[in-house]
Amino acid sequence: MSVMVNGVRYHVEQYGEGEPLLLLHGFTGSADTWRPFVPFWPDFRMMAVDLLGHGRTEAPKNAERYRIEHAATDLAALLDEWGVEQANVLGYSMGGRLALAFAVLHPHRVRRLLLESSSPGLKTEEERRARREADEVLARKIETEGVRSFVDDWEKLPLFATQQALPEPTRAAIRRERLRHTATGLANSLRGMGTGVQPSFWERLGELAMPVLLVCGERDEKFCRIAAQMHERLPNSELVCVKEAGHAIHVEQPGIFAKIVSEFMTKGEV
Ligand SMILES: C=C(O[C@H]1C=C[C@H](C(=O)CCC(=O)O)[C@@H](C(=O)O)[C@@H]1O)C(=O)O
Repeated sequence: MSVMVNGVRYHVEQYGEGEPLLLLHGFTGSADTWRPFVPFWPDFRMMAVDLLGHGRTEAPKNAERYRIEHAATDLAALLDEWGVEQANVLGYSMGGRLALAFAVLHPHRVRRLLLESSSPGLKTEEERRARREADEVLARKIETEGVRSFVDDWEKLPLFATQQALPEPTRAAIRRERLRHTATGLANSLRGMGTGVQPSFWERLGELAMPVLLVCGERDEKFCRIAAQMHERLPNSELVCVKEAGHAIHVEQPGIFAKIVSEFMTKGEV
């Protein structure tokens, strides 16, 4: 289904009824990321969004429109459209950065926050500037050499090395999902919502009163380190480090990931 919010047409997939679970994919992903989990989560109302510049959601030409603050406002408008006052929000990687931004900027809309392999941004302006410059080079490469060439390089990043051990059909499905996007959408997502563009929310983690689940893969040392630092600053969080998994735990250990999420979502009333 498509929904117009704040001048942008979003594509959203909804499955099931029950506890609302807003699902936010990673860079180069889509709402389809979460479809394999429909059988695992029959008691949740899954609301899986194609984020700005991804999948069947519009790819605005103005990169400013992708800023994480604007994307968070869009999420609030989407929940309004569906009559959902407060939702559980699960984000993977870039989607986790947006989920965290949404929880900081719209805390009353988030019942539980679930973050897979994500971060609150970069702590220093020097790191952010360097990342913006690197992501601008990447954005131009996408625009000049095309999405296929970008995906060829992207899937070879060390961060995704553990995915080489996945069955070929699984790797092919991930590649198909990455290839589905437009150059404008991916390039402007980097320019507007990239890790170096968003504000750092490190100093605001202490504001988050809702229960937070942090999930990382034991073979993803970088994001396990980040998760451990977040765990120290969050007032009400738990950290799960999944064995035999890298950055994309939901792909590499789907059954374990589904169980971790279900158990967290069904803990006491919040
Ligand atoms: C390579 C780094 O950063 C990128 C890695 C992960 C994020 C992501 O969403 C990737 C999802 C996927 O391809 O499976 C992405 C983001 O948060 O926007 C980062 O650009 C890194 O080493 O930090």
